Amino acid sequence: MIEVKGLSKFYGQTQAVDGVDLSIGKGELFGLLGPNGSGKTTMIKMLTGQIKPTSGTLRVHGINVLEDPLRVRELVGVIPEQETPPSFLTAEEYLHFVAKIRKMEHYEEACSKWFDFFDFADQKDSLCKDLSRGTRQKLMFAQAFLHEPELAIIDEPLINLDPVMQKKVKDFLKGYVNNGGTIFISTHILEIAKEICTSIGVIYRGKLVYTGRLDDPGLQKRNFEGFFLDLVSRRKEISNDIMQKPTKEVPLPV
Ligand SMILES: Nc1ncnc2c1ncn2[C@@H]1O[C@H](COP(=O)(O)OP(=O)(O)OP(=O)(O)O)[C@@H](O)[C@H]1O
Repeated sequence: MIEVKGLSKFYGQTQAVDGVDLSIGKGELFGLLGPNGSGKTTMIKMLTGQIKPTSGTLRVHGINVLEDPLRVRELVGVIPEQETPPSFLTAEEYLHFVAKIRKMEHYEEACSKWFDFFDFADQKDSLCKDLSRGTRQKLMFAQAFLHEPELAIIDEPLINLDPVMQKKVKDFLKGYVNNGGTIFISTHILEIAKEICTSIGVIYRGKLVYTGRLDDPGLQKRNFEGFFLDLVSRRKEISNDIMQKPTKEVPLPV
């Protein structure tokens, strides 16, 4: 579903993503983990054709994103970071608008289902600008899954949601992949990844420093938070080390 090779991105002098290779198959719930500023959002922006990589190739749904970013956006459900629905539409108008762009037929029922799922049907006639942050996030979630995409890419899926809604969304995401969907999320909340993901990647200073399955016995045996912190903090030492001895091989933490 996602094939990335040698992907790099510079913003001016800042290298946000550095030579990432990544392959994610159908039916995976993949979590991209990393500390603040490690390159997660930049990865998502490149995967969804919002920005162009400096170098490397990427195919999403079998489509070369650089050649046909619009086709990728047609097929894939996306929740970009901190994106909010347009302030001048009501919640329902917004979902109807998205459904029309997605060329859906008989979309009223599909939209109503989402208002019921997130328990905010009473606010469907409110202008988006008057919705709470959490409710706007619910709406963003609904627009991403309205056309039941085979692949959804979500930056921080549970941001702004209360614990009840978080549980609903986590169950929904798990069910979605069990039914054959594929989901890519980014998060810096380890608990979320541990609870719902089937596989993870850890990005640190733009480099993908770990990928593996959550059910990997080696990972299962370890304290997940400790593993992540080791990976990231040991990398800090390693990168200092590299600066002193540039030829040294970089071992992955075990
Ligand atoms: N538009 C931009 N112009 C310049 N630098 C940028 C831009 N966007 C991101 N960066 C830089 O690229 C690096 C990676 O940022 P990115 O937003 O991808 O990280 P992130 O892992 O999503 O962080 P967070 O968890 O804090 O959202 C950071 O050093 C950031 O400052």
